[in-house]
Amino acid sequence: MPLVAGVDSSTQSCKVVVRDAETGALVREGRAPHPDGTEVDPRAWWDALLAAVEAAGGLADVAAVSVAGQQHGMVCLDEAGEVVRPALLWNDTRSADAARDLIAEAGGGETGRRFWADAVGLVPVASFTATKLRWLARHEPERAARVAAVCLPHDWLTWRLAGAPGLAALRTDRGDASGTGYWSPVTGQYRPDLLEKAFGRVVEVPTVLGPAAQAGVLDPAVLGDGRAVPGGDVLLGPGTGDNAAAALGVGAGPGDVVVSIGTSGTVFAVADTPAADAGGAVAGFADATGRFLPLVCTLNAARVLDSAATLLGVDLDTLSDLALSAPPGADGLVMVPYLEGERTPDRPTATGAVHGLTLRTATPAHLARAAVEGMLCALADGLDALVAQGATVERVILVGGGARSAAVRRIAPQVFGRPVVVPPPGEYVADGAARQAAWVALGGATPPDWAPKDTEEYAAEPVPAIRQRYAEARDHTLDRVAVPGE
Ligand SMILES: Nc1ncnc2c1ncn2[C@@H]1O[C@H](COP(=O)(O)OP(=O)(O)O)[C@@H](O)[C@H]1O
Ligand SMILES: O=C(CO)[C@@H](O)[C@H](O)COP(=O)(O)O
Repeated sequence: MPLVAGVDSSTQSCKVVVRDAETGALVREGRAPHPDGTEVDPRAWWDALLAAVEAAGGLADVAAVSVAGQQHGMVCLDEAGEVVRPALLWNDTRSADAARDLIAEAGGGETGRRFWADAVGLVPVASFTATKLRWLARHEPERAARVAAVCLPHDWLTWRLAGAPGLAALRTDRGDASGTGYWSPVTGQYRPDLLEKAFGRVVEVPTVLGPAAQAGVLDPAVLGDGRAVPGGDVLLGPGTGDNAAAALGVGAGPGDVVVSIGTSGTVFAVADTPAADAGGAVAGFADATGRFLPLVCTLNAARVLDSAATLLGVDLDTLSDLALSAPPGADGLVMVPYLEGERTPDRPTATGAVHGLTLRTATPAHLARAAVEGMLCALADGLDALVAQGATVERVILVGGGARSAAVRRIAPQVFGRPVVVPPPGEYVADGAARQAAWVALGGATPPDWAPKDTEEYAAEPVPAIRQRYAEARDHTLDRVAVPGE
């Protein structure tokens, strides 16, 4: 019974699962929190990974481990492999002007957007690594001058697990490389010209591995107690971005659209052909199996619910009960959920708003319902964008921390206009990473078949009025004001 481990180093926490490589049965798991903020010292992720590994009973008995991580975060290393500055995360919007500049320099407007979509499958927005590099070059030239290599959160963690053996040993995979803005999912090659356009010069980038290739072996010393690994080397998988890992974790197939409600809200499908949406809503990522992963991402998902609960002074279960006690459409109360600005639509400086307040709608239940509906409406817009790019939707699979909310599960079919299926609460990103590790350990042309999860289906009469009202409200927002210390 070989064991494998999967790591999910996501925005809010690090989770580790240890599973049976052949059956996928869960053997043990652990987790540790990440610091808040959109700028984080990668060493905090390393500490969390070690803590989560320890909570999961260690890695000494596993055959292979793979790391999945939040996408796009800019991890800059100097010649000695030291971190140059805290990483800017996918939800850090300070590079919004840099994104606009990169589009303008490629011809501007539709021409500039089409250039980027055709070149690397995505139109620059603040989330993508290329725009963060441009921001660094412009705003912190001294730090920029020290950068010898740039990689992503999961690349850096995999490299640390290998013992940080020099910059040339950095490895990544197609899924995460496709979120940088300087790697083409169509050709499978880096675009050093675009890296240079963004940063002013070319620096070392990780080698892009195939889906089940080995990224190295675990350095036993990183486990801290110098213990020898009994069955020989622990193999390191290539890892991938967290959304590509979730697709692998839920076993998404043709006709499946996954909606993940974590810190980000994502809507994505596994596809045989790459997407190149010059409109910019759909990012044409690669997946973790050799195919593609067209994906829409919002910056505001589970934390909209967290914030609504804080605002109302209740816990998340009570928020859910409150939301379900209000009528569909919340009698016209609408929350536009741009609490962190927004990426889809591209409104990095926008703030959230509540519209439709009356004496009748000024209740905790209405506000709770409006928060759930507003968050889901933004994702429903994403689902439409995915369909417009050719996705077929036979099944919508709901995952992520937000899917633990009964209100989300029950209101989603009203907003999406179709049933949703929900696998049991679990860590599907870490599971996907573990499945990749099993593929690396066992070999074969495809990932091992693990038993499909029992899913629960939630169906409800669609309520189109919810989205109509949201469409009236979503463009009415104020911009962020500067807050000292923010
Ligand atoms: N029962 C629940 N109802 C609503 N939200 C929940 C519930 N349980 C967890 N969450 C939320 O899920 C989020 C974490 O989800 P997760 O998918 O782990 O995020 P990430 O991968 O971005 O770190 C948190 O914001 C948390 O409050
Ligand atoms: O930026 C994206 C996808 O393009 C995000 O989905 C990040 O990958 C963060 O994921 P979570 O931590 O929210 O799961």
